[in-house]
Amino acid sequence: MVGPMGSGKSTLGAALAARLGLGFVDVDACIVAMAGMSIPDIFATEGEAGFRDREAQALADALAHQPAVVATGGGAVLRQANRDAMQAVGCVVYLHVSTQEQLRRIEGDRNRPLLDSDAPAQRLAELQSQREPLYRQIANLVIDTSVQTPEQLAAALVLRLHALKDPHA
Ligand SMILES: Nc1ncnc2c1ncn2[C@@H]1O[C@H](COP(=O)(O)OP(=O)(O)OP(=O)(O)O)[C@@H](O)[C@H]1O
Ligand SMILES: O=C(O)C1=C[C@@H](O)[C@@H](O)[C@H](O)C1
Ligand SMILES: [Mg+2]
Repeated sequence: MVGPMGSGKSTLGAALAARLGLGFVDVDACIVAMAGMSIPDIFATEGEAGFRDREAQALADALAHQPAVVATGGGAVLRQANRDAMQAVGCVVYLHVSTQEQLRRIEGDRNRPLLDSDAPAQRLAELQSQREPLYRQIANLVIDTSVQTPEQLAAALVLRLHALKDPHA
């Protein structure tokens, strides 16, 4: 699962894994567990570059244990090596969300250091304009998460994944 902060990668990823009977790995959670620090603390002590190194390692580890549903962090697509690894291993799902709904979901969440800004809506729009082409470039499926619940979305995704695998069924 790829997409911006608040698109629902962690939430929908877990719901999808349950429906598919697969394991679920949240790369952000793996980074926190391996570092023994919160994401804001990693950013504060090691900078974004240090976080991205940890993210690349945690993503590679997660992708080595397939099949599973993997929720990535919003910036995992920034590195070419990460994009190549995701495309090589499986089906990449881009979770699209409107900026308005994204902001409603994550405004005030102190666990997302890139949102620590006086103008969070503008910050989210900037990140999205930089990253959306990358999300779309590697996606096998795109789903808009702005309106439906995670369970509705997971059910729709199961059908779309089956159709992708067996288009004539
Ligand atoms: N379809 C949805 N409808 C309503 N709320 C949702 C939906 N999906 C997720 N949320 C809520 O939005 C918030 C952010 O969701 P989540 O943590 O899954 O996003 P994320 O894409 O994993 O973000 P990040 O990139 O920061 O890890 C959570 O509070 C979650 O409950
Ligand atoms: O959009 C981003 O770059 C990020 C999203 C989160 O999932 C975390 O990976 C971290 O806060 C960075
Ligand atoms: Mg997440």
